[in-house]
Amino acid sequence: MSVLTKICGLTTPGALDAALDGGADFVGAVSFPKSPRHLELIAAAALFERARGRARVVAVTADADDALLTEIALILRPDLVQLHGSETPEQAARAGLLTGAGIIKALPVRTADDVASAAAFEPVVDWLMFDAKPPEGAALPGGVGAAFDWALLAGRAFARPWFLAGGLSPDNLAEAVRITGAPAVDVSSGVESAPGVKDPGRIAAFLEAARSA
Ligand SMILES: O=C(O)c1ccccc1NCC(=O)[C@H](O)[C@H](O)COP(=O)(O)O
Repeated sequence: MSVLTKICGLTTPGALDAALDGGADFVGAVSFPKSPRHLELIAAAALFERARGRARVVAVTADADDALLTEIALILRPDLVQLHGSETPEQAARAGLLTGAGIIKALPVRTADDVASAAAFEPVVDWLMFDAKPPEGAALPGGVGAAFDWALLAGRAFARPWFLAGGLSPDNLAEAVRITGAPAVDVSSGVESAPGVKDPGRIAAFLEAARSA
């Protein structure tokens, strides 16, 4: 069995090519100015043009207002928009209408109740993403390299396809998929050599691990 893969926070042609050549199914551009992975939309549009038709392009943002969502749709033209903030189901539905893109809703997980919050989003989004709740005071809502208790997802079924995210790496991917049964996985920090600096070798290793997971 193999899982679908998303490599997030790509900022350079070399890293994006490593993801595309390694067979990533989704590639993510972060639009969140506090992030070391942030790209201006015009730069992201130029960079991600090479991904069209090879992988699905995901615009990753958090608590974006209508104006930013509209700019993302017009300039980057992503296949999917990933909402990684505290968006409500109503806001997620609105984001889908505004952008015309598919919606991934990221849910911060620490407890079983956090997993249960997926139910409210299932009718209005295309994908769910279960990611670790960032540590108290963290500057970013995602991309912090923290994992949660994967057993919370064991044996669970959802009405939408879903990603497992949070602290994944080439070394722990197989175990994470074995425990959770995730159909898709997402990674950022675990394929970096420093915050925001993707390592093409680790991207290749992650994608190889996903093929045999
Ligand atoms: O990665 C960021 O900098 C980021 C900033 C703002 C919102 C979301 C962000 N990343 C979301 C992702 O999809 C990450 O890949 C996900 O949180 C997993 O990150 P990691 O634990 O570092 O693998």
